[in-house]
Amino acid sequence: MLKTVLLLETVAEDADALLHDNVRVLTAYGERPLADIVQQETIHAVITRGKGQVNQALLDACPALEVVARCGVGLDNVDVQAATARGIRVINAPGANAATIAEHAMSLMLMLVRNMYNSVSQVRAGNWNGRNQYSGDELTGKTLGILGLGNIGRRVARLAEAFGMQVVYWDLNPNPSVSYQALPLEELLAKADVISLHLPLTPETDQLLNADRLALLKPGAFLINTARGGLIDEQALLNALNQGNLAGFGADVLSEEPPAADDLLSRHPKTMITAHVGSLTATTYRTMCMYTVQNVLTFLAGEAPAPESVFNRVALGL
Ligand SMILES: O=C(O)[C@H](O)COP(=O)(O)O
Repeated sequence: MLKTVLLLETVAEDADALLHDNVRVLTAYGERPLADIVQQETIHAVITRGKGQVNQALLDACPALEVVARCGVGLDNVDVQAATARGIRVINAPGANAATIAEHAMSLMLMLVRNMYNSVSQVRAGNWNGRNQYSGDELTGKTLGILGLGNIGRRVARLAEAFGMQVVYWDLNPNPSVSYQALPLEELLAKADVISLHLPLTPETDQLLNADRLALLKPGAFLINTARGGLIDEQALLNALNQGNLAGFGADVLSEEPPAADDLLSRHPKTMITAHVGSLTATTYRTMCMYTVQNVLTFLAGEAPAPESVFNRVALGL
């Protein structure tokens, strides 16, 4: 029997073609409402990206579900506990976007710390002479505090070292095999010149950077968030930018995406915010989608999916 896969969001073209070649594909982003689909169809697999919610209601509506796949890394939109309790396999793509997110974090860091955006805007406006005003600073010699030393955090650490930064980190589970110094969170916040977030959004990390913790930042510090908006109390962040120690905020994520029309953070002169594009580079997007789809097909065929800790582009022929 041909298995049925429900796509909650689009995937890269060749991953989509691979699915169509092997299974029956239904989409929740077409004409047919999701409620109708789950009521009338037998769904064996659900594939989502960052928006489609795989919650208890969806799981309950799909009694034949065998596997949920997150085409990406963050699992905050998937009720992993409920799925696992039902014996449904949850697959994501750990490490798949580590290189590109790390590059994005470094880009935001460089743009902010060097005041690049303002300088470019001035030149575009025909004003070369304001150059002293937009000189910025350099990363070399600065201390980078990484929150979360997983696949992405470690990659950022390596790039930052190459830029001559001193790397310290905080993680719920410090990694004894790395050479970077692990610090208590409060100590790191007070010490780092630049802080970069690389944590998943979980009940433990929700609003981790609250008003009290933001108040600990070193005067003139910069904060980078390419992980999840919910890690930061954004109102407290605004206050820190307006009155506090924070010199700048660079992010690819916000707690509400897209932000409300009257959102102040994304328009603030000290922020530089991109629209959750970190994983959307042509290479990573395709790789992540192919990896996920191949894993789903392997699982539906009754075989073990690729080990979750291994992300291997060579094995995928990419
Ligand atoms: O968790 C992830 O993999 C990234 O945030 C990318 O999310 P996206 O699939 O919504 O682009």
